[in-house]
Amino acid sequence: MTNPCATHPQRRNPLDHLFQLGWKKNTVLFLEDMATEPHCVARVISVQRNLFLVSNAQEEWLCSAAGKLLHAKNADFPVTGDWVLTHDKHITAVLPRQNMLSRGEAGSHDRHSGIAQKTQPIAANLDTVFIVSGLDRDFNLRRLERYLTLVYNCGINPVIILTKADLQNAPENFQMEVESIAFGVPVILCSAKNMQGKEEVEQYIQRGQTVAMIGSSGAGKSTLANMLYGKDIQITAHVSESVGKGRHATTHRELLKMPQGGMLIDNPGIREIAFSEGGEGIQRSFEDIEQLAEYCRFADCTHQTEPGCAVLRAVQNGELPAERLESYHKMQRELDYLESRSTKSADRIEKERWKDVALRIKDLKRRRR
Ligand SMILES: Nc1nc2c(ncn2[C@@H]2O[C@H](COP(=O)(O)OP(=O)(O)OP(=O)(O)O)[C@@H](O)[C@H]2O)c(=O)[nH]1
Ligand SMILES: [Zn+2]
Repeated sequence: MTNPCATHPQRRNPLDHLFQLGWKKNTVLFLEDMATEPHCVARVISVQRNLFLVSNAQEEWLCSAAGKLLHAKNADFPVTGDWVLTHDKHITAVLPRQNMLSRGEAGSHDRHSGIAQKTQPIAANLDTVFIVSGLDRDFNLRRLERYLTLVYNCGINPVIILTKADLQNAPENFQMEVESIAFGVPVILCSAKNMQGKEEVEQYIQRGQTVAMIGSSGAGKSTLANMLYGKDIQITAHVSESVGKGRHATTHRELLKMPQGGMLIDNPGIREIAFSEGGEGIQRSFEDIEQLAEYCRFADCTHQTEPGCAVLRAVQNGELPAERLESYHKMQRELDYLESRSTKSADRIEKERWKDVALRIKDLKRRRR
């Protein structure tokens, strides 16, 4: 295969086909007049060390990252779900991200605080994150709280999927229990045994939507993906194309095009849930505590030892489980720490990214003249 962009040079709206891959109208801007350029826009389907499988909805091809990106800081390295500019089988720029699901890297924890020191990006540009939890030994409200906060912190909408509903006589009780800690978050009961929940879940994977799944190993993510897909998903992409010095590569597909029209990202199980950045997540996942806090005597009450604390009173009355408050305090400590550590806001990173993309396009146009 030669230049994949050269195949469709005369399209009326050259980015039309990208909508199938989840391209959003509001991210088009000045990129629309560029698809006839040798740089073209593609989405990252999977990442394997420094090899990227990308797609423009018509073709898939392998790219390596331009040197500049390879040496860039962690945050600039292309991840699954990223929109990128490619040129001669090189990714030259990562387009600004709508959002990024990331977490603290396993094994990078500070010995004293227990807080992750490094961020591990999981996926970019998501509309929804499915938090998958099995109704077996995997079920754990405190863990779900952490997942919710993690997803909210990244500015993405969570949906909780309780799999293996067939293992319980009254799965609705679990659903209600989860609803009581996840205010306004859809909680869907699913079973691969009898296709329960399939239609409810399908509304989130319609055309243009991108969804990632997170949950512990064995939670039932792959089984759920297969149920939605209708058959076992073939995740190995045999891209028989020479890369670099005549190397042929086989890679995994992480971003899956679903028959419902949307894209689903399956990631290796997240066994450890550490936060990677400060954000508003905790206020949203602990709305009950936030509401109670309005009645605390002091506006800056930390709900630990203060007199007149409405939150502590609720624990004493049995209205609020003590473990939930404990979980809140623990997350608050982690997030406070991260906030104090972050030096550069996400906004600034995205602004710089736009500048970089604009420069790259300008440079390209100049060279063509
Ligand atoms: N009874 C029942 N078992 C299920 C259901 N869904 C998944 N399982 C079983 O749970 C086990 C784990 O399911 P997987 O889909 O492999 O879990 P996973 O989340 O993809 O696990 P990782 O790949 O390790 O992240 C398998 O033995 C499945 O057969 C279900 O709806 N009902
Ligand atoms: Zn208080």
